[in-house]
Amino acid sequence: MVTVAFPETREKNETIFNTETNEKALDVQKLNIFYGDTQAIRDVDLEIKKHEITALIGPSGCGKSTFLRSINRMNDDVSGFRAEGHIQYDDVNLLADNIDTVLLRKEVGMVFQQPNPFPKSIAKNITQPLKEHGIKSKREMNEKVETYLKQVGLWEEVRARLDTSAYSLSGGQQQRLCIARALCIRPEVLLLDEPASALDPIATARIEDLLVQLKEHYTIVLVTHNLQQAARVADSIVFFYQGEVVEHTETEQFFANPKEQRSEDYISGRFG
Ligand SMILES: Nc1ncnc2c1ncn2[C@@H]1O[C@H](COP(=O)(O)OP(=O)(O)OP(=O)(O)O)[C@@H](O)[C@H]1O
Repeated sequence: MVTVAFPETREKNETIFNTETNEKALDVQKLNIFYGDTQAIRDVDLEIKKHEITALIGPSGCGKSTFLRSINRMNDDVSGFRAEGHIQYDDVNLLADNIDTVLLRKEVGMVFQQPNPFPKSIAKNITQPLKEHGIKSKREMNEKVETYLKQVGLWEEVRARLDTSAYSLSGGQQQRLCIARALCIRPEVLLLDEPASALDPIATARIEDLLVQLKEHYTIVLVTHNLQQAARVADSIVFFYQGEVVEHTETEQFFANPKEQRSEDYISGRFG
């Protein structure tokens, strides 16, 4: 079994990568993805840099979610799904047959469009994944509940009601709880699929601020339909079109002076 183990003793800023030589969190090579006869991703080569926010944009159906979900193998059980190529993480190809997806998802966490807290208390949304990953000490769990709720800026809002249902929170608070739940098992990479599209502008701004703070500790890959959001938070933009990467460019340059005509047409609203 290929191991992508995450030592429990690792400090928050430590990583299993050799940071001296490897600035890439993920190195995608010749990725092709199919649903039956439909090809959703075509010959994608892409480097995702550590401690940056990479935004994936493009018109509906261009393959953004398929690409994102392939990183932590969320589509493996979809009928007809097939992925070929490499998604290199350190010295491991995440697409290899013998990858342990439980270990993989400890390294690569995911947050979805609709906040989906467990139907449990606020605290249990954090303690349950900790328990599943072998933490038994009640004191350690309580400390981590506080640490991760603080990390997403939720602690002061919920500290007096940790035992109430997560469903009693607002949508934006629920989404921050889901981010805390993803972070508490200390992934290296955080995948977010339109995490703010169901939220109002104030809750959206809080999520955006949070992502910018989190990139100090995590590598973030964000799917968004919101070009302003991509411009506000991302370090680089990947523009997908019909399953291909048209360009991957540093954010400021992408919006000011994209390399490709199709990118220019998309950001100026000519299609999509
Ligand atoms: N479960 C599935 N079964 C079959 N085809 C699928 C499945 N999921 C996605 N596809 C197809 O793969 C292609 C890419 O879809 P995907 O959802 O990745 O695009 P997207 O860019 O994320 O779209 P959106 O912005 O609308 O969410 C589309 O042609 C879509 O119809």
